Amino acid sequence: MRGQSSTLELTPAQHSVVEQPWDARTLVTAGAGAGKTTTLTHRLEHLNRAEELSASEILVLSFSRAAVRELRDRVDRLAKTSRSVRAQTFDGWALAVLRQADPGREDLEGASFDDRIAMATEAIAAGVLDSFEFGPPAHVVIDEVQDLVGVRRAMVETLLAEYRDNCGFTVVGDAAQSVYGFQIQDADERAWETNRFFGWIRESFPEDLVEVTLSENFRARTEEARIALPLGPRLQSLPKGRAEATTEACGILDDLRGLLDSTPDFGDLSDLFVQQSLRIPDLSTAILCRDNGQVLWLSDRLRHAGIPHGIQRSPRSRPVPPWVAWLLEQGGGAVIDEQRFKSLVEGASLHGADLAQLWRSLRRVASAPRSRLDLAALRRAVAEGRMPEELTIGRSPDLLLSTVHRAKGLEFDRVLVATDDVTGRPYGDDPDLPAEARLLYVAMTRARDDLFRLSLPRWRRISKGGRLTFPVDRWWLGGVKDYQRNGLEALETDVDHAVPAGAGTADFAAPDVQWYLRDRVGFGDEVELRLLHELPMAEDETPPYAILHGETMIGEASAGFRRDLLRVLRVNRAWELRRGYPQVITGLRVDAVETVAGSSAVAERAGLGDTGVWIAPRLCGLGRFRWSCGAEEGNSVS
Ligand SMILES: Nc1ncnc2c1ncn2[C@@H]1O[C@H](COP(=O)(O)OP(=O)(O)OP(=O)(O)O)[C@@H](O)[C@H]1O
Repeated sequence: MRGQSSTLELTPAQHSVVEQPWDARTLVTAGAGAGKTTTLTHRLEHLNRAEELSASEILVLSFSRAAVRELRDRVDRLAKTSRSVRAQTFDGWALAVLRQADPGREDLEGASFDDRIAMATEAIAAGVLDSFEFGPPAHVVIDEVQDLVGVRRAMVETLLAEYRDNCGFTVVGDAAQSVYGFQIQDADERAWETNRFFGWIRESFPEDLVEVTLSENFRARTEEARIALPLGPRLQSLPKGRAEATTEACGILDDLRGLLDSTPDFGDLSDLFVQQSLRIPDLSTAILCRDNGQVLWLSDRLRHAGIPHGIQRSPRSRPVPPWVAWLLEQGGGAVIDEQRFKSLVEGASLHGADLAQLWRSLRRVASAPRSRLDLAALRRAVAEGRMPEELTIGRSPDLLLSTVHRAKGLEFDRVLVATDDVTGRPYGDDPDLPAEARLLYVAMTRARDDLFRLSLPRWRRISKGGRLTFPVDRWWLGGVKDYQRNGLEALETDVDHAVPAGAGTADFAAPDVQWYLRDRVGFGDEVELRLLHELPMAEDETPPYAILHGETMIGEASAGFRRDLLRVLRVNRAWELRRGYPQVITGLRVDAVETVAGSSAVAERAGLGDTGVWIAPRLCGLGRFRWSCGAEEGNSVS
C-alpha cells in the first residue's frame, strides 16, 4: 500500500532491532502501526549489507501472500542491496523444501497444505536442509508471529531448534492482532494455541533472547484513526484460561463497538453523493468486512452503482501473469540466456517492467547452468503452483473490499468498517469473543487518516452452507422463500483449465480467443455465464456454461462450479428440475487474466503450440441466476 517513505527516521528501539548481529535472536513485540514490518525491511537491509549475509542465507517467512507482497514492496522501495532477499509464505517454503529434497516425490499433488507442512517439518527434523546447495538459513525473519499456530508453529519451532547453534532470528508480532480462526476450528484448541509461540521462544532461548518492544504508533495520523489503539495492551494480555479470557474480551469488545459507534457513518450506498466519494482517485480506501458474504454483497452493490473496486484474493491465490504464457509459447522448452529472454518478451506488453528483476525472479524457480533459464522447468513451476509471489499478478485498486483476515498487515488512507447486526451480537453458536475482539481491533487500526462505519442491512439473504440439503463451500444467494435460489459466489477455480477457450467450438478459434483475452479482457470487466445446452455433463453436475465477455466466449465453467451449482439448486433429496437450470448467470467480473498449464496434446490440437500453457480468465463476484434469457431480475442483492 502507499505511504511508505524510504527516508523515514527509525526510532532508537527500531534501530536496536535493525542493528543486531546476524546470529542474534530477537523478538519484537508492538501494537498496531508501531513499525514492525518497517523495522523488518530495514533489518533485512542490514543483514544483507552490514552483516554480509547473502539473499540465500536469509529465510523470510510470512503468513499471507498479501503480507509477503507488502514486505517485498517495502524492501523494493528501500531499494538498496536487499532487493534479492525474498519473502515466502510458510506453505510456499514448505513445498519448496519438499521439492528440493526430492524432485521426483509424487505424494505432494494430492496432499493438503497442512499435510505438506507436516511433511516438511519431518524433513527438517531429519536434517534435510544440510543437504541443500546453500545449506540451512543463517538467519530467519518472520513477520506476524502471533498467527503462528498448529502445524506451521511446529515447523518453525523445529527449524529454530534444529539450527539453534548457528542460526539467528528476528521475529515480530502483536498478540492483540492474532486472527487465525480459519486455521483451527476447535475453540478450546484455539485458546490453547493463542500466543503459544511467544511462550515457546521465551522458554527456548532464555539466555540470549533480545526482546524489544516498539511503543509508538506511526500509522494513524488523526485522532479518529487512533481510537482503538488504547485497547491493544488489554488484548495483548488476555488471561490464559478460556473462561477468564472470554469475560475480559467481552468488555473489550463492548468498548471497541462503542468506539466504532462514535465514528461517522459513511452513509447509504444508494446515495449518489456517497457513491461519488468512493470514486476519489489516489485515495486508498478499504471496506473491511467480517466475512466474504459481506464482501460479495457489497461488491454486488458497488457493481450496480458502477463503482470500480477490487476484491482481496485469498492468501493462497497466485495467478500467474499472461506474459509467462507468451514467454513459454515463444521459447518452447528451450534453455535461454538473459538476452534471449528480453527479446522474447518484447511482444508481451511488459511496459515499464523491470526486466532484470523479472529475470532474477524467473531464475529462482527455473535456473539452468551458466546464468540461463530452463523454460521446461518454468512450465513445471506454473503447473505445480510454485511461482514466487513477485511473479504473480498483484494490484492495489483505489477501493478494495476485503475481509479483516485478508487485510492484516495492510494500511489504507481511509477505512470503512462494515457493521451489521452480527457485529452487534456474538457470531455463531459458540462465539469466540477474544477472537472477535481482536478481529475488530485489527479492522479499526488499518486507517492512516479516516475511519468510518458502513452500516449493512440486517437481512441480506446470502449465506454459506446453512440451510442447504447438499452444502457447498461457497456463498450462495437465497430468496424470501426457503426453496428460492438466486445466485452463487464465483471462486478462482471456476474456469475450466482442461481445455483452452475456443478449442472444439465452431464459432471461436482458440488462437483468436487467446489474442482476445490478451488484448481485450481486463480486471473488473463484466462477464456472464450462459447455459450451452440442457444435457448434464454428469449425474452430479449441471450442463455446461460458456463464459461470455460481450458476445465472445472466453472460457467454460469448470466441473467444480457445475457440481456446486447443482448442489445449490437441489433444494431437497427428492428434487426435480421444475424451473430448469439458470439460463444465464450475471454479475460476475474478471479478477485477472492468468497463465494456466494443461495438457500439451490438448494445446497442440487447439493450435496453441506444444508447451501446454495458455491464458484464461479468473472470475470473482456474486453470480445471479436468470431463469430465462430476458433482463436481469432485480437491481441488486436485497
Ligand atoms: N520510524 C518511523 N517513522 C515514521 N514512520 C514510520 C516509522 N516506522 C514505521 N513508519 C510508518 O508507520 C506505518 C506503520 O508501520 P508498519 O506497517 O511497519 O507497522 P506494523 O507494526 O507492522 O503494523 P501492523 O502490525 O498494524 O500491521 C507505515 O506507514 C510506516 O511507513
